[in-house]
Amino acid sequence: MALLGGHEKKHKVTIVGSGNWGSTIAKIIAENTRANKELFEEEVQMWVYEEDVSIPKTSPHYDEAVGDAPQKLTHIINKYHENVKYLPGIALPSNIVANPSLVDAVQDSTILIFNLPHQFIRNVCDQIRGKIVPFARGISCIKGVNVSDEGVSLFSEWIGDGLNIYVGALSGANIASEIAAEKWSETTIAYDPPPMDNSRAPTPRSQSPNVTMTVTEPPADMQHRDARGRKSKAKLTPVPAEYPPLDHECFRTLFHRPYFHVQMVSDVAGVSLGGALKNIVALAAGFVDGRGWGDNAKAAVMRIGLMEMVKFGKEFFGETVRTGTFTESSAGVADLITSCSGGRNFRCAKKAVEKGITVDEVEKQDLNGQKLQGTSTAFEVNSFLKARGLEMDYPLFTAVNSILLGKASVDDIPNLVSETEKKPLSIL
Ligand SMILES: NC(=O)C1=CN([C@@H]2O[C@H](COP(=O)(O)OP(=O)(O)OC[C@H]3O[C@@H](n4cnc5c(N)ncnc54)[C@H](O)[C@@H]3O)[C@@H](O)[C@H]2O)C=CC1
Ligand SMILES: O=C(CO)COP(=O)(O)O
Repeated sequence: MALLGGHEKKHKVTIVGSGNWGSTIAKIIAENTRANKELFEEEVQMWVYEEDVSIPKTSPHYDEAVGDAPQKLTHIINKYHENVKYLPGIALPSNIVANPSLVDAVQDSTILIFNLPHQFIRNVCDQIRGKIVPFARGISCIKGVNVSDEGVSLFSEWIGDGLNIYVGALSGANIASEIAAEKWSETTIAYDPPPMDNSRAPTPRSQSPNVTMTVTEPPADMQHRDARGRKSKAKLTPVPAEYPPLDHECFRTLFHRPYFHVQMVSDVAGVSLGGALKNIVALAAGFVDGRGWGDNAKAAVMRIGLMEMVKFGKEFFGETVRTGTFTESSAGVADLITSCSGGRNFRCAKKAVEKGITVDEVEKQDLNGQKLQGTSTAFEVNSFLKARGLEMDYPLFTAVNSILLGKASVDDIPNLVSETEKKPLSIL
């Protein structure tokens, strides 16, 4: 029987990750699958890295009979519809199912949303390779870049190549706690669908509609190209015609809420790099603020940081990266501003300078298991630049890494970035 949208099957969605942002995105998606039952299965799977958690006495879910005894986080989420550890105080829709089994959570899902700290993604992909629907499509909400001996790559593409699926990227000025409280914000989703998916018109019935279908090779001219314009390593399987097309319209419907406005674009590299690199700049903003230098110094590091972000994109991802993604979209300058105002990287760097301790120590003391991405991104980007003799071309990124390693102090920042005054970077 054909469904309302003219398609016989609906998309099933899994969120891979359940931290502060993972749980917030799960909330948004579960609200939208409930509101668009003709396109999506209402139930949303959320993979939870299982841990034992005690419900604090201050929580309305505290049970005298259980007391402080640790309980499984998945049990707590499914019983009380709240992630008391990573998103406390926010009611989650009851159609979210917290699942401790990664393989079970992704099984049969045609849309996979990757939303976890970037240091854990490799292990996750290793576990699900070959166990997902071959024609699944993904969105990465991860803010970080993948640096290996071969060079630097986007997590969206690295996940896609590893799992043999197409993966786009979501990034924006998106402090999770504000969005979870339904305060208005914008985001950018970059999705550059393979030509085989890029159609709204229903195509004739496929012979192989379900997950056990034979993996078919796309025609050579349908081979997807990556963000650098090279042929993608992933051999994509077309989405069967029984399903609604997985295009901009479908992803906008899945993510857009009255309090979370979505702009769809095609610049996956620009969106991903904006989200990753602004975390290095946010650490710099925290350092100068913690030093008591005020708003002028913060504006200076934001300006220089933005220039280095665009330069990095152009230098290593080529002209396919749009300068406008950095200067006009939520994933660019807006994310830079919000992250340098109230993000975790900013706050931890600021406190580290104020208390005279390391950023890692503040992260452990203050974040209750949440993870900073800026410290590891600063290190990874630096090792990539150093291997190419390019550290001095990115003086702010390099200064942040040197401060994190204790090789420079915040007082050194003005001198370290002064080269940019003699030879200004231009993004035009
Ligand atoms: N929190 C925020 O405001 C925003 C975060 N992001 C990005 O979203 C991504 C995910 O961040 P959050 O959800 O905030 O995570 P988080 O900072 O809350 O991290 C904790 C998560 O990591 C999981 N975890 C701990 N050890 C693990 C392991 N060994 N294997 C797998 N998972 C493990 C925990 O269960 C928990 O779900 C990051 O790249 C972050 O930069 C993007 C926009 C906003
Ligand atoms: O990405 C974010 C806001 O858009 C959150 O940044 P932090 O990880 O520094 O909190």
